[in-house]
Order: sequence, then C-alpha cells, then structure tokens
Amino acid sequence: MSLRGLVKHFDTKLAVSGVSLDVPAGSFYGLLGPNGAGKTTTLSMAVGLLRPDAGQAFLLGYDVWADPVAAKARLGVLPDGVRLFDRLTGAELLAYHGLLRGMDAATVDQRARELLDVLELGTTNKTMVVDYSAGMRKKIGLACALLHAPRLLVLDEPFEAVDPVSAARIRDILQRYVAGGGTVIFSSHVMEVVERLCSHVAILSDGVLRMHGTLDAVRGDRSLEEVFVQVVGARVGTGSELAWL
Ligand SMILES: Nc1ncnc2c1ncn2[C@@H]1O[C@H](COP(=O)(O)OP(=O)(O)OP(=O)(O)O)[C@@H](O)[C@H]1O
Repeated sequence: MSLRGLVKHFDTKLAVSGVSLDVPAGSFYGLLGPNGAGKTTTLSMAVGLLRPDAGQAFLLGYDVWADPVAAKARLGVLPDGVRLFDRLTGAELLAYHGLLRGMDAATVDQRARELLDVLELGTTNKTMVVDYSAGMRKKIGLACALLHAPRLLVLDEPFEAVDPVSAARIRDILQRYVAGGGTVIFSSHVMEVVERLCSHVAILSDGVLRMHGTLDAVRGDRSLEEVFVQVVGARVGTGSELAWL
C-alpha cells in the first residue's frame, strides 16, 4: 500500500495533513496515534471509503480512487464502527459478503463455517448481528474481511472490545496470514500488541505522520510506549487536576 499526500478537512478542521506512507508487501504494519490523531480518517481514505481532498492511495499497484474495483477485489477491510447489514445472522452476513464478491456458494459456506468456528461465533448461532456484543461485531467484521482471502488487510482497531482468548486467536490468524505472504496494516492503542506483532510501525498525531519505519528503527533501545509518549508530546500532570474528585 502506498499513500501519497493524503489530505482531509472536515469543515475547518484539518484531520489529515498530507500523509505519505509505504507499507511493504509482507509487512505487519501498526498505526499508532492518540485519540483524534487521524488514523481512521487516513485508513478510510486509503481503502476507498472516504474521498480525500488531495492525494492518492495505491493498493497492490491499483489506484483505489481511479480503479476501485481492481483495488477492492484484493483488499479486506475492517472499518471503524463496523456498519454491517445487521438484521442477518453471522452465517447469513458472511454468505451475503461472499456472494457479493462473486465467490461460489460452496466455498463461501465452507469458509464461513471455518471462520465462525475459529472466531468462536458459533456455526449454528441464530442470533442476528444487531444483537451481537461489541466484541462479536468486531469478530464478524474481521471474518467478512478475511472471507475472500485478500492479499492485503486494513483493520481499524481489530483488538478493541475483543476478549483475551479471541484476541490471541486473532493474533494467531493474522501472524499465519502474514507468514503466508499477506500484508496487514492495523490501527491500535495497545503498544504491547503492536510490539509483539508488528514488523513496522507508524505514529500519527494531529493528522501528521511523526515517525515511521521498522519497529526496531522506531523503537531504538527504548520501549514503544516511551517513544510514543515523547513523539506525541504527553502533558505533564501538576497533581492538582480534579482536586474536587
Ligand atoms: N465525519 C467527521 N466529521 C467531522 N470531524 C470528523 C469526522 N471524522 C473525524 N473527524 C475529526 O477528525 C479528526 C481525526 O479523527 P479520526 O477518527 O481519524 O481519529 P483517530 O486517530 O481514528 O481517533 P481514535 O483513536 O479516537 O479512534 C478528529 O479531530 C475528529 O474529530
């Protein structure tokens, strides 16, 4: 994935200010940044969900805004908020996604069962997605992103709201996916997960890419958290805040 000078304003607010980033094929890329840094906005522009004011995004060589069908056929996305067709069961939602992507019904059925099983969503669960918990919605969103075996996965906070057992399962799936030649870029607030999984990391704040590169190069001899806090400029507490509490 190559991002070139992506810019996005919301009214007068400059949310993303000229982000350029190369995500090498086969890398496991972590995108870090404080709340409101512009991670979701950047990833949404990168995958063709939010039109940039300026700049370009290339996925596996295809310009996502000029050639969206070719780019999106090779891409799996877990968007922020996961707006799903939620009056369906998990199995129905996966079937819908697979058939929309032109997959044959038998393959969709087999992969859907495996995904529901491995993500512990239940292969025979009749609960509609609208009644899923937050973590279950995250997992069914991830299953939809994986179903067509894309070469590139873009995941917005895939571990948010997910229980520790499922998180370990997702880490394992993604590590095997990368070992098999896939590429992952995901946003996260959990340094420990990023340090454990990622080959590369980027730090965004106030819509600007502050640091990026291999994990070792970004981290140096410090912890990722120390680097993050320094790069984004942590406020120092005076000890007098919330004195009324
Ligand atoms: N649809 C929108 N309308 C107006 N402002 C928006 C919209 N989406 C995002 N913003 C603003 O753009 C900035 C970047 O938001 P974004 O959601 O990309 O941040 P983020 O890094 O993903 O944050 P978080 O870690 O909290 O999810 C924020 O100031 C946010 O208020």
